[in-house]
Parts: sequence; C-alpha cells; structure tokens
Amino acid sequence: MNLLAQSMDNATDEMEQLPLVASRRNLAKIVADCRLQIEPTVAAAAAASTAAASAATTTTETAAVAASSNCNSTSSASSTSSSSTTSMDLPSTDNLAKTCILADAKSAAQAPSLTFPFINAAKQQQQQLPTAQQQQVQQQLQQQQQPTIQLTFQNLNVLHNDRKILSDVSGLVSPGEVLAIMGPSGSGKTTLLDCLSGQRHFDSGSVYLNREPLSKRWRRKIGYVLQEEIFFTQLTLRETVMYTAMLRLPEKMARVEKLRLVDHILEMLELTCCQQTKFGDYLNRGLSGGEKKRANIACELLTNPLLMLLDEPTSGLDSHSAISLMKVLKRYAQLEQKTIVISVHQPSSQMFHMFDKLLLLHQGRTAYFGEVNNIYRHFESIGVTIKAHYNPADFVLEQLKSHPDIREKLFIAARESHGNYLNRNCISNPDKSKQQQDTILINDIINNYYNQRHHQPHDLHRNHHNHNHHQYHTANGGCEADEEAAQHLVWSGADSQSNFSSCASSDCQSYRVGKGSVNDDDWLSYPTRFYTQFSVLSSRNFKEAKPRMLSKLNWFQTIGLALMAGAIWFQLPRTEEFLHDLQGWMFFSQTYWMLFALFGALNSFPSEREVISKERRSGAYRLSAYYLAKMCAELPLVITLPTVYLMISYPMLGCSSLKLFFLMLIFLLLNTIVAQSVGFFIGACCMDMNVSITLSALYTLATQLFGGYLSSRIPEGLSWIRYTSMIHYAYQNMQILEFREGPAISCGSPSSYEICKQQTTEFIPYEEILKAQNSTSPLWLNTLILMMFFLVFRGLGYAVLRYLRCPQKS
Ligand SMILES: Nc1ncnc2c1ncn2[C@@H]1O[C@H](COP(=O)(O)OP(=O)(O)OP(=O)(O)O)[C@@H](O)[C@H]1O
Repeated sequence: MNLLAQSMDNATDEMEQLPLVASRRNLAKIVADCRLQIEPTVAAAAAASTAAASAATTTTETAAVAASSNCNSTSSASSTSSSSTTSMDLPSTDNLAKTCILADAKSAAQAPSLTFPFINAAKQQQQQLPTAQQQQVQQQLQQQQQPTIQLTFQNLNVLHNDRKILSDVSGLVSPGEVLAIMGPSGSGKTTLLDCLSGQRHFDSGSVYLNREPLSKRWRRKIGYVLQEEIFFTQLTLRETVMYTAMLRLPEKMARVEKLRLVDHILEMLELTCCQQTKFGDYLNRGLSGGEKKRANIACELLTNPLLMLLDEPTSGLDSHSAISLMKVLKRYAQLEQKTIVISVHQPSSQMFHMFDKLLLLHQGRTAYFGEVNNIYRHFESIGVTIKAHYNPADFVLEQLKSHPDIREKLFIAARESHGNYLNRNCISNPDKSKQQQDTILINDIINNYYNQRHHQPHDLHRNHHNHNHHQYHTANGGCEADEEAAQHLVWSGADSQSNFSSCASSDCQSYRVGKGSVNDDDWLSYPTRFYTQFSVLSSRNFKEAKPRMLSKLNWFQTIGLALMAGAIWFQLPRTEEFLHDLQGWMFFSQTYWMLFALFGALNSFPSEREVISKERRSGAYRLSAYYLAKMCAELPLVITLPTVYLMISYPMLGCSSLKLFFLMLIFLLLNTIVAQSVGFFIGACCMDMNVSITLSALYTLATQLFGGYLSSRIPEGLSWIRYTSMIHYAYQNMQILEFREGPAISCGSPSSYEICKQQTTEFIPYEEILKAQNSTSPLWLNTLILMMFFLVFRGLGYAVLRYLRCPQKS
C-alpha cells in the first residue's frame, strides 16, 4: 500500500513539475514508469489496493477494468470532435494518473513486458533518495527519455532492369504502432523494408523519419531484423547477444546492467534454455531455425531502437511462439512508444488482429493501406465480404492472388484513396523547391490522417491505439487544438482509404514533430569508445577464430608433418654431402608455413564478411577497431602451430642450441605473419573464394619458380620476380642463422666450393654457402623487407575494406 501510495505521489509530483503542453505525453510515460516500478510481486498488493481504492464501487476486477477504460479512452472523455468537445468532461490528471496506475499494475502482472532495466534501476535509486536529489535524478531521467519516430514513406518506386519492384508505395506509422506489410511471395516486402532501413536505393519517392529525410544520422536508431540470420556459427547464442550488448549499448551503462538486460531479453524471447548452444552450420547443427530468428530479434531489441523493421520474424516459428513473439513486440511498441514495421506472409487470425495497420502489396503495388480493423469495411466497399469463419489474412491474400478483377478494384481503391494526394497541385507545384514540396506533402499526409480521424465515429477496437496517438501528439508539442481534436478521433479504414486527397486545414500546418532531446553528437557518434570496441572485438574474434585455426585437423596435420620431417631429416650430419638436405628442410618449413598462413587467411574475411557488413551498416563500431582487433586476436592463433612444428622437427633434425632455436622460431613466425597479411589482402579483395585461391596459388608458385630453387635456367629478364617473394627473404634469413650460428659444415671430398678445393679451410664459411645460392643480402635487410611486406599488405587490406568493400546500398 505504501509503495503504491508513494508511486501515486511521485506521479502527481512529477506532473506538477512539467509544462502543461508536454504533460500528456509525460503523463503516459509516468504511468508507464510507475507501472514498471511495481514489480509483479507487488502487483498483488496493487490489486488489493485497487479494491480498497474503489471500495465505493464493486470488486477489484471491476475497478481495474474501469480504470483501464479510463486510461484508454482518455481522449473520448475530453473531446471527441469539434462539435462534441464541450459536452465531455476531462478527468483531472491526478485522478487519471492514479486510475491508470491501478489498471496498468493489473495488466503488467498479466502480460509479458519488455522493459529496459537500466531505466528502472535509475528509477528505483531515485525512490530511495531525498527529495532534492530525487528531483535531480528525475531531471536526468527526463533528459534520458528517448525520442520517438514517426515513419512516413511516400511514392516509393524501385526499378530493376525496367521491372517495377515497388510502384508508388506510401504509408505512415506512428510511435506505438505496428504496421504489417503483407503480400504473396515476391510482392516486394523485403525490398520495401530495405528502402525504409536505408539499405537500398529507391528510384523515386522519399522516406521521412519525423519529417527528416532518412539519412546516416538515423542508422543507429533503426533496428533491422533481416530475414536470414547472419551470425558467427562458432559462437553460442549467449556469447553473440553478450558481444552485441557490449558493442552496441552505451559506454556509460554499467556492465552488470548490460548483463541484466541480456538476461531479460533472452527470457522474454524464451531463449534462456538454449543460450549455451552454438549457432552452428549445415555441417554442425546448432540452434533451430526459430531460435535463430528469435536470436536475431534479441540482438536488435537489445539496442532499444526507435524504429524496428522486422522481415518475416515469425516464419519458421510454431503458432504459439509466433503469437508470443508478436505479443512481446506489440507490448514493446506500446510501452516504449516504438514504431514497428513487420513483414509477414500469412499470419494467423489472432496475430492479424494484433497489428495496428496493414499494407497489402501485390507485385510491388499497394492493394490496401490502412487500419487492420477497417479491412472488413474496405472489402465490403468493393463488393467482397470477408467470411466470418475465415482467417482474414488468408482470405485477403487469396482474393488478391486468385481474382484479377478484385485485385484491380483494390489497386484502384488504394490509389484513389491515399494515393491521390501525390497528384495534387500543392505537391507538384513547380514554383516550389523539392524540399518545400516534401514538407507540404508530409504535412498533408499527417494532417489529413488525423483530420479524417476527427470526423469519424468511434471505434471501440481502436481505443488503445488512439491512446497511443494521443501520447505521441502531445509528446511532440504540436498545436494543442489539433491534438485535442485528433486524440479522440478513431482511425477507421474508410478515412485512410478515402480521404487522404482532401486538403489539409490551415491550422494544422503548424503540426510539429520534435526530434527529442538527443543532440547530433549522440546520434552520430559510436556507442562505445575505440578501446572498448577493440577489446570486445578481439575477444569475439579470438573465440570465433580459435576453432577454425586450431582445429583438431590442423593439430593432427602439424604434428604429423613435424614428425615426418623430423624422421626424414633426422640428425643430419653437418657435412657438405648433406648440405642440400639441410637446405631442403629449411625451404620446406618456410614454404609450408607460408602457404598454411596465406590460405588460412584467405578464408578468414569471406566467412565473416556478412556479419561485419551487417554490423558496420548498423554503425556498431569503427572498421579500424575491427581490423586491429582481428590482427591482434589472430596473432596467438597463427603462431601456435608453427611453434609446435619447430619444437618437434628441429630438435629431431639436430638443433644445436636454445638460442638458435629461438632465432629460427622468430624468423619462421615472421614469415608466417607476413604470409597471413598477404592472405588478408587477397581475401579482402576477392569476393569469390575460387578467385582468391587461384590468385594466391599463382603468386606463391610463380615466386618459387622464379626464385631459382627448382630450376637454374631462369630467363634473364624475369629473374627480378624472385624479389617479390617473401620466401626469398625468409629462406635467406634461415640459412644465415643456421650456418652462421649453428655448427659449421665440413667440406666434402671432393668439394664443390673453391675455398675447400684450395684446402685453406676444413669448413665452408656461411657466406660461401649463401653466395652459391645467389643470396647476398644481410640479415637486417631481409628482415626489413619482410617487415615492409607486413606493413604494406596490412595497410592495403584495411584500405580495401574501407573503400572497396564498404557495405553499400543495393
Ligand atoms: N536485387 C535484385 N535483383 C533482381 N530482382 C530483385 C532484386 N531485389 C528484388 N528483386 C525481385 O523483386 C521482387 C520482390 O522481392 P522481395 O524480396 O522484396 O519480395 P518479398 O515480398 O520479400 O518475397 P518473400 O516473401 O518471398 O521474401 C522479387 O520478384 C525479386 O525477385
């Protein structure tokens, strides 16, 4: 009781502090906030107190229902139309807040809600603070309030090879609403969502978010759940969501809060039981199709986007899971005032009625845009009755696909209704600039939308929806008179379908949609610091690459080869007769690890390109952070196997000292890392794996051929090619070390070396051995050139990803 009373008092106090104009929106927020403070365990107490509060009436149930109806039909109580405004009394805001708290406490206990615990935590802290500090925290909370998005798209046309994929598609979705895009396969649903998310160019038309053209600045405020699931197959569901949280949630949010949010969302989407399962691929099965879909949604929900676009999120789910997912999304839209657009194939009847609006597409053309509940009336207006026992979604799609005459009637009705405004003089006035025309158009769409609502009778189905609109209008500080009129008007499909063409009233031209209190820096900057991005991406990359680079097969191959090499070159005598064998081991080792690292790196970018492109498009992190993290995370992995190889084969061969072993290891690893850089570069350049393999094979084999290791008859003009090979430098270095630092090689009898023939020495100097190989450059120069290779190819790899492979719009 005390807590409830405190909540009510808070609500009242808060309202007194707020300007009147914004009070309605904030009232809704406060009501929602208070509801969030009342945890389900307290909900029983709230229900009991409801009974006490409504002792004068009947039962708890009745009181709550009455309160709920008050909440939802606030607008009906205040003024329904210009003619009836004065005949209704507006309930006092205090009473309204209290009754809404009671009603919502009840409903919160019944339905799942998706709330963001960091906001709740701040509010709980606020309750425990003294009054002055409470006010300060309250101010901070108000500053933190997220703005909302109204999405308007008009006249969108997309062409592909002269075929119209989208043809004059228009629509409007407000905060708190769910718009369903429905249509047969290939009707253009995904294309439309791509356009709305800014991932696809459209040939004409425009997309506005709060009357601002869609631009890069909005990308972090839009969550786009793609039809296909693009994730790292080696990571578990929890790891994936965790990394997304660490990368895309704000830096200032505490880690513990991020973890709590992850748990909350996994629980909401019923993913807790499979959170330790890997995504898997066609070879190694992991999460089921439905679980992957929900995981996809979880990652987008996590960032609490203002606008959420979901491409067929329910396909592949069983009906129960589909309905519970829709409930979560619907409640999320309402509680958090989010704008949601969802494409669906054939929703169940129950799901169909959960949508607020429907956009029906067929071959890219609009067959219907309006309120879902108006679909019955709309079909009747063209002479078709939706049969009572039919699923309306099935019926509508069936008519659309199978009856060309009905289809045509629907196209005409849709065009005549909300399509008309596009042809009006005020839009196409050539004296006005494009921007002015767009502004007028948007004003027209929005104002006509609400004006027409103003003149329609009430529709009981739309009460809660109306409530949302009301919140939105007031939140944005639009013209008060218009809001007052609009808030009680019920969207009926007939309005939307027939009256867009009428001109907007002049008093509505001042309708404004605010952007909220978020400044431009916040919208454009990355959610986390460079260092955070680097460390999270390094950890993720390490986890993702480890199973690939240190697979059991690779271990088997390395140890097997090391043993074989050790056995073949076992304890080689240090004489001129065996010199060639010794050089053979060095050449084999260098070449093998160069090819291993190069071909391993080739596979690296293509396998993660899709994930990285998706994340870069959403503005999650800097490319430089990703690239650096990839280099660092894969470093320990790329050097592990060559180290193991050398540890086995070199002592078997006859390693003379620990110092020499470490020196040989350093230069073998340097060669490996350089080869990996070349592999990264070729992998980043080539989209096609076959092309990259061919190019790499050509490069490595050509440089070996022209290096003179296999043939001494290299054409004069082509001998320079050996200098483009990293093997050339690495092999020279290995020889310098082995023959300079290791035991000397004794002259053979007869010897091929002049110095031995002259019998001035017993041993062949290392310079003579290198000279015989045409290798004259010193160790430091070879090392410097290898480091140049490393830097140049790493730099080129970055440049290719930055400029050539940056995720483009299609
Ligand atoms: N880039 C493209 N190149 C060629 N055709 C395209 C392209 N994008 C879309 N289309 C075509 O446009 C039409 C609409 O495609 P879209 O993917 O938007 O349909 P959809 O309604 O989402 O289909 P589904 O429900 O089967 O996913 C299809 O006929 C498709 O072949």
